[in-house]
Amino acid sequence: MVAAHSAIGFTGVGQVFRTASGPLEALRGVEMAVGRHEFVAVLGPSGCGKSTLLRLASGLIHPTSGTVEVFGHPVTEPRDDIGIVFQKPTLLPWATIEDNVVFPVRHKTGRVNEEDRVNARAILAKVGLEGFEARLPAELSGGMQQRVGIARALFMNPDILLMDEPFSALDALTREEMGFELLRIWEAQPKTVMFITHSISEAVLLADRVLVMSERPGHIIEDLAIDIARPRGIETSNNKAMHDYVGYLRGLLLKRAA
Ligand SMILES: Nc1ncnc2c1ncn2[C@@H]1O[C@H](COP(=O)(O)OP(=O)(O)OP(=O)(O)O)[C@@H](O)[C@H]1O
Repeated sequence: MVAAHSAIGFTGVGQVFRTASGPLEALRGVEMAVGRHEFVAVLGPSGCGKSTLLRLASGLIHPTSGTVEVFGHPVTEPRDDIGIVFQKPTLLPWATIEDNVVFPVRHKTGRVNEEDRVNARAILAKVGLEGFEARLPAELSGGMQQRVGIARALFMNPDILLMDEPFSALDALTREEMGFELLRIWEAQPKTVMFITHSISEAVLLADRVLVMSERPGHIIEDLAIDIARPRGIETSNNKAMHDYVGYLRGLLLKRAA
């Protein structure tokens, strides 16, 4: 049963894909809820269904069984109040960086005003892309393109932000900086975040709660509250509690893989 105040709720969710070699059961019996303005990270072995979970929450696909709800209503299609950052940014190659960021508003209303452009430039500056507004995606590195994808998702100030390994293309230092920037944005403009990552330390550093998935067919095997004070920053990485949480989760994931 999904709590009434949940932003995202999964009840008995199963997902079976049809493939050339027969049905593939990606998820089985997923039960989880993400509270409003909560930051939840999802960890799990490769291929366990993390991206599938996110695509279900976004309304891009529909579950084979069970229900997926957003703000208490079944998700039937992609919603304006959900922003998505994919593993690889899907940028329009012919449009400038700024035009890529304002694309959602153009798509929705058919026009872009000066205020939208000012907002887009402010968000681009936040993700470290000041001065690149007039460039084309091909002129930027992979990591920079990924930051454009993040800026585009933030631009609409969505209530829910779904992020699928958003920092995996970034170098280690930029990745850490982007994590802290995301926390600053999340604290300034509260939103519900579902964040998929392969990095245990990134999950613990950022999230209120870490969900761990089993191998395929994926379901939630651990739901761990991260009781570390906010705001979190560089000093949090040296925190004893942080090490304990990371150690526990590493042990859990390694034991499952053994
Ligand atoms: N559209 C699809 N059609 C067929 N099979 C799919 C489809 N989408 C996902 N799968 C399969 O479902 C399983 C779960 O995929 P998913 O991408 O959700 O895993 P993941 O945990 O995000 O993986 P990774 O950590 O490697 O990114 C995989 O076996 C994948 O091959």
